[in-house]
Amino acid sequence: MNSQPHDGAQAFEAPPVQDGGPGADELSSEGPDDVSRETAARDAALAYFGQAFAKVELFANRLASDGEERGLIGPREVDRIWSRHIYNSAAVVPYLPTTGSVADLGSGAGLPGIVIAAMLPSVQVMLIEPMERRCTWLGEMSDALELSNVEVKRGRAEEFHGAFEVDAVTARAVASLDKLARIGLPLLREDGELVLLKGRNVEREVPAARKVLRRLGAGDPTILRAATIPVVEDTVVVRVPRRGSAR
Ligand SMILES: C[S@@+](CC[C@H](N)C(=O)[O-])C[C@H]1O[C@@H](n2cnc3c(N)ncnc32)[C@H](O)[C@@H]1O
Repeated sequence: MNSQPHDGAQAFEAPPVQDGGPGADELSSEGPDDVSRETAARDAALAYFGQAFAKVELFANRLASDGEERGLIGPREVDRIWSRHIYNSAAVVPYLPTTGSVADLGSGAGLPGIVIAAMLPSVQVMLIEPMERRCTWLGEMSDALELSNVEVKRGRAEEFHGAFEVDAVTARAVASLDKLARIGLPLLREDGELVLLKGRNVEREVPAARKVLRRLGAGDPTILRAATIPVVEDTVVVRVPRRGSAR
């Protein structure tokens, strides 16, 4: 039984994955066809993640076991790791460059940063996270999955302004759009892009964000629905191009 307060993926705003159809994890839930459902879910994941599958599966298993025990994710997340967290994180990948660098702000338990690093081995992925305990976990996961393209940076995103620039900045369940613009845009090189996983109500955050985006000379946000596999609900992705000085 976990006695630590859990502080990871369960604590965020309405998650981008919505209720509706069955998730991939539900394919393996109790019932007469347990084994065939589990096999179908695994086959679907294998087809979707391809060469990254072994690493992604190891990460999902570690999250569900010691990740839960250590309070990185909540107990209720264990049965929905794949549908609510892994596929949700993977949904951002098609919008990222396949080489270059990505900074994931507020990686927490490694979502989406670790999934991105596993799926895009030619991209340098910086996981920016202020909490020591979570950074320790991120380092352990990076080692366990043999992700040579991961660098864990402990601190708040804004502490790294001026320290480096990346091609894309991701974040999931970290802050409102205006705050993400403030802390994320200065980390981008001049034609870089914020590629954010947001909740379905992100439209409400756009008016406040526009003021910040205008001030920082960034482009308009594009809100899109990103699909992964048919049984998992689409995810909301917000793309914002950096155009100005962003400082
Ligand atoms: C709710 S958790 C989400 C974690 C993970 N992205 C996920 O989707 O499960 C928010 C994370 O953002 C981190 N965080 C908060 N403010 C931050 C900042 N200014 N810069 C970087 N990380 C921040 C917190 O420490 C926490 O790990």
